[in-house]
Amino acid sequence: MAESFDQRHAISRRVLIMGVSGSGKSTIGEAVAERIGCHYIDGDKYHPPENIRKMSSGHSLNDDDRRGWLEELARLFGRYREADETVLIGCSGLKRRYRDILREGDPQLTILFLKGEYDLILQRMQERQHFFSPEMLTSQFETLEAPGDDEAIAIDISKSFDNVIDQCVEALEALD
Ligand SMILES: Nc1ncnc2c1ncn2[C@@H]1O[C@H](COP(=O)(O)OP(=O)(O)OP(=O)(O)O)[C@@H](O)[C@H]1O
Ligand SMILES: O=C(O)[C@H](O)[C@@H](O)[C@H](O)[C@H](O)CO
Repeated sequence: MAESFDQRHAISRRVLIMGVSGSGKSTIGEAVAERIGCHYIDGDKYHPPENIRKMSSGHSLNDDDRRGWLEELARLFGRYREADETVLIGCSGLKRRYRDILREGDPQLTILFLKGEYDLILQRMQERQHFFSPEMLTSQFETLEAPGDDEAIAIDISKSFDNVIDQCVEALEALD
């Protein structure tokens, strides 16, 4: 079996892969975790049913809807930190405040920001089958407080799948 990230590195990492809906968190996150050898957790799986119902009926979530969900993901990061294990979690993490909640699980959270233009992401969303309707992408961009270089590593998602995965893997492997 291939070596895991934790076998190759002195320090384990809690990694958030973030971006608006359709930016590639699930597909890219899963592939990156497989490549570096760590667990991948899809944050969407932790939404309470009422959040999924709300989004499925075409309504965007608000701060109150997201709070409990973010706290749950922060607890997950915390568990991996206590176990000293690397994990990659996909979660939109749109506002700085949301990322602050996630950082309660690990103040040293590593963040990969899947960065792309509205038109490109809209096109990708229109080509997939998903409960989150492309019409809600505007609200995702309105809510997004894009992290700067001091907070996250920006990944250019306009490139091919393989290139985007490579950018993420290289960024993570360059850590200690
Ligand atoms: N680099 C890429 N090139 C082409 N297509 C891509 C690329 N990255 C992602 N996609 C496609 O874009 C779509 C959106 O990706 P994905 O579902 O992983 O996004 P997401 O951020 O997890 O979305 P959500 O938050 O709504 O679950 C998928 O159909 C995926 O296959
Ligand atoms: O914060 C949010 O608005 C939500 O997390 C959305 O981003 C959805 O979870 C996801 O994108 C749908 O799959």
